[in-house]
Amino acid sequence: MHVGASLLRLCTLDMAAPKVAVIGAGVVGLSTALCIVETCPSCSVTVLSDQFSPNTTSNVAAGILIPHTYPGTPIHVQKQWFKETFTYLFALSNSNEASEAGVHLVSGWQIFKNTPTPKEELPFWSDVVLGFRPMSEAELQKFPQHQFGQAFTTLKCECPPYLLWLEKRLKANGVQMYTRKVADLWELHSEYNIIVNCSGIGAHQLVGDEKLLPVRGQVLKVHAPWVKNFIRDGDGLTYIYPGIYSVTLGGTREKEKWSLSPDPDTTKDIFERCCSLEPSLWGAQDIEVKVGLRPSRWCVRLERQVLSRGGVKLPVVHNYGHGAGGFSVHRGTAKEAARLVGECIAALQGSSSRAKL
Ligand SMILES: Cc1cc2nc3c(=O)[nH]c(=O)nc-3n(C[C@H](O)[C@H](O)[C@H](O)COP(=O)(O)OP(=O)(O)OC[C@H]3O[C@@H](n4cnc5c(N)ncnc54)[C@H](O)[C@@H]3O)c2cc1C
Ligand SMILES: O=C([O-])CC(=O)C(=O)O
Repeated sequence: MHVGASLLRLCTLDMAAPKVAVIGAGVVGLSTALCIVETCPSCSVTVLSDQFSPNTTSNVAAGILIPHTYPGTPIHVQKQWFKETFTYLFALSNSNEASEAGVHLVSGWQIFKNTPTPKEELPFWSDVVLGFRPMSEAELQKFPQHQFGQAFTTLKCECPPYLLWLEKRLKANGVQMYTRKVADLWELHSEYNIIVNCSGIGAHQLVGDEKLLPVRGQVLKVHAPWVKNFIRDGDGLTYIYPGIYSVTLGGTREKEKWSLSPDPDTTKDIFERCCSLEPSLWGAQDIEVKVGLRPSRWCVRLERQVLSRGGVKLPVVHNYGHGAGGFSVHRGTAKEAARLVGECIAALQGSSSRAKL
């Protein structure tokens, strides 16, 4: 398209109903699209993704709300994201949509083999989860190899139903969803006013982000309905998270490994590690193995960028790089991304009215 024509087209497209394309249909893309329609009802929002549930990293996650720290993001910001996510899902877990959305409270223990550091002892999120307290000596007797532990109640998403619930909310709000792999953000510039990049690990290729790297995670989903409490080793490697339909057993953290094939030796190792924490798991059945690539980054990339090519400008909002904590902070980061979309619309409206003068 001729540059002048393309500029004109953007100016006429954006005013009545700004057209927003959200790339990605994991928990980040879907929740971001939902926050955009909630905060900007006049926007026309489309989700474009090469994969939808059940084929995203978000489908592999345990979906527990326990934050992971992003070294490059200020703690008060991470706490705000977690708090907003917790508050949103707590209300959902307390509504008549809880079972459809697959969101529920779960209580359990985080345990440490050695005395934890002060940061581990009182993590920044301790006053967001419910009833956080040190474990009693009697509770610790369940874990003879561990010295110290924390008991609390948090929330858990059953990931596939939660993603489907988000998709249903989007459809009810008129959001269109198309299967499409985007090779270059510029391919969307004549169709959309604003692009929101929620492509997870896909951003490594899509925007050439070398700071974004996969941390491979393998988990097992097993049938063990008698397990009611979560157990997480503070080293972050071994965990047991009971959900509605299965118990998730983890895990692994393999930096810069791109393989999505399950490794049988790892499966055995995860199972044995979990059984040593919860011996009743030796009776678990129907072991299903899943692998996902955590989109890991020094900090979540949550920012506006205006791309420019031959005099044409393309506003982009990035929201990716949630690493091991996408579920824990998704609603908070989605709200911030929606606010940034609002800023892009205001800037477009400003430049359009100046062009008319
Ligand atoms: C084993 C494991 C356990 C985990 N457990 C937890 C947990 O308990 N709690 C927690 O908070 N987090 C957990 N996580 C982390 C969590 O899964 C991620 O942080 C989260 O899923 C990231 O969501 P996302 O939407 O950014 O990415 P994804 O779910 O990967 O979604 C990215 C989307 O973008 C699409 N896409 C990518 N590139 C393109 C392109 N070029 N064009 C079009 N579409 C594109 C993909 O198809 C996909 O739909 C876990 C992760 C793993 C691997
Ligand atoms: O660390 C946990 O408890 C679960 C998790 O988020 C992951 O494996 O990425």
